[in-house]
Amino acid sequence: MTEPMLELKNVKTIVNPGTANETTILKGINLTINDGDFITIVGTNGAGKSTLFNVIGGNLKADTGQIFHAGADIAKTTEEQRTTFLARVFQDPKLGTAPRMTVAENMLLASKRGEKRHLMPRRLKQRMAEFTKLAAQMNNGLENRMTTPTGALSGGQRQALSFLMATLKRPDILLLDEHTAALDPHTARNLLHATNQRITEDHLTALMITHHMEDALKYGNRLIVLKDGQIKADYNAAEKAQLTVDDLYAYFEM
Ligand SMILES: Nc1ncnc2c1ncn2[C@@H]1O[C@H](COP(=O)(O)OP(=O)(O)OP(=O)(O)O)[C@@H](O)[C@H]1O
Repeated sequence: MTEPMLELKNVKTIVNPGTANETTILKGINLTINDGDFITIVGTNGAGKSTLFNVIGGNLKADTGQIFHAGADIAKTTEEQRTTFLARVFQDPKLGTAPRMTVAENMLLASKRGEKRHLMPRRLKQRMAEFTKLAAQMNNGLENRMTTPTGALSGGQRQALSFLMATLKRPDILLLDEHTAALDPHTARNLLHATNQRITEDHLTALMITHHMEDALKYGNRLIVLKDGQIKADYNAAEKAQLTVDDLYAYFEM
């Protein structure tokens, strides 16, 4: 039997330990993610969604519990070490790209994720056609701005680039942290569509946090409800297909 892509066992995180402000954020998370799972995650503000991503991404250490990637214990590995198999897209379009570098240069950098910088060949010209083709798949004119510094892009183009960079060198695990939340509805829809296409076609393993219940239901093969640092529900594809937006809203009213 193959190992799960990612496994969290009784993960707890405590902030401000030993002080009057000591708070347990994640309260014993058990989660098994299989190869090809596309999981949407919903939950109230402060439920612990971003903290869960921080623990998976390695920017926050779990205080108790275990984390395994393909069967290997990764609890002690750093955020940088995890970039060899994990990529994340944030809500803020300013994060994830280097503003003075062009679109193409950012893509070249992303294609070398996890490799030592000094080994990076300067082969931008050879890869331009490939990068331009990928950019065109985002359906927002990014392919016409390949030599533009990313700081001059629209928020939507910049997020599309962040997504492309995260997926260019196929990650084992892709974390999407409300990556369309800062975009206008049309641009957000466009990026979500492209996101879904890429994840589905490339059979990526992905987790996507969203506050849009319709999107949580529409995309992915699994849906998780996080509340007060705990997983309150974990629906498989068949169960998810029966869920309604009102069913999900009920979790926010309790
Ligand atoms: N470093 C920290 N120190 C103190 N409290 C923290 C820290 N990080 C997170 N928290 C608290 O932990 C709780 C969970 O935060 P988190 O950002 O994970 O929630 P979230 O579900 O992503 O919320 P949102 O939907 O608002 O983004 C919040 O109450 C937050 O204030």
